[in-house]
Amino acid sequence: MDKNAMKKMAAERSVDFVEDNMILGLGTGSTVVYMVEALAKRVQAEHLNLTCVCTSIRTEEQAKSLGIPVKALNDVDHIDLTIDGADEVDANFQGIKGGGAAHLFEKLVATTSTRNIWIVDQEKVVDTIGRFPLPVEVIPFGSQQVFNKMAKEGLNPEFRMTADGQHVLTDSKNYVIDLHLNQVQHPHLLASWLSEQVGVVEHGLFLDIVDQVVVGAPDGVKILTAK
Ligand SMILES: O=C[C@H](O)[C@H](O)[C@H](O)COP(=O)(O)O
Repeated sequence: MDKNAMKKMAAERSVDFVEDNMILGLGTGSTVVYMVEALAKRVQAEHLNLTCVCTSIRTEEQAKSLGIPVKALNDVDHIDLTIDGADEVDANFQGIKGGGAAHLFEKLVATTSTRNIWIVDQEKVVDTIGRFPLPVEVIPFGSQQVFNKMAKEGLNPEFRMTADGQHVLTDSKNYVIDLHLNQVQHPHLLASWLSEQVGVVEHGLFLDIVDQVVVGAPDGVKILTAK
């Protein structure tokens, strides 16, 4: 089955968890695009009264264009539920995000949210995270020094570049360094090391954050719940 079809299945199922009057976090990425479309249909059909907080300019533009009410993270006092995509998730519900360079805003919204649901296709459910390059957002100033430290640590860093050779910029105008690790055996240790590095704004290890994962698979949608 096509990967996008599996993403769409998971995305469409996930909006069943949305209830009237919720303050809802909306993630970022190709799976979230399907979710926002499905959410807009529910909002319209059921006249749901929702307040949505977006994790990127892209998602905000899509939500607004479909008539979904949007507020800034600073303007809400809590978030009931956030639905987001992910790049990888393991059996312990530890994950990697940031393939779309949105992990800083995503982590802020996720850690404000009472509940977090991820929507993925089955290929993203892995035994050990790390095959997907781990994104790290860094400020441009001195980023080469941060890169060098990562290289010395054996983390195989690579600046994320556009096709025409420019640095990919996050919504905060920072750079992204992708770490080619193959596998992350000790995610909490790596997360601590990365957080300690001056110049690192946020890394894409999302540890102990997600509550449920909605997985699109050829034989249907599976809902995994954290122990
Ligand atoms: O920065 C982007 C996000 O973390 C996405 O949620 C993640 O990369 C998954 O994206 P997609 O749904 O496009 O595979």
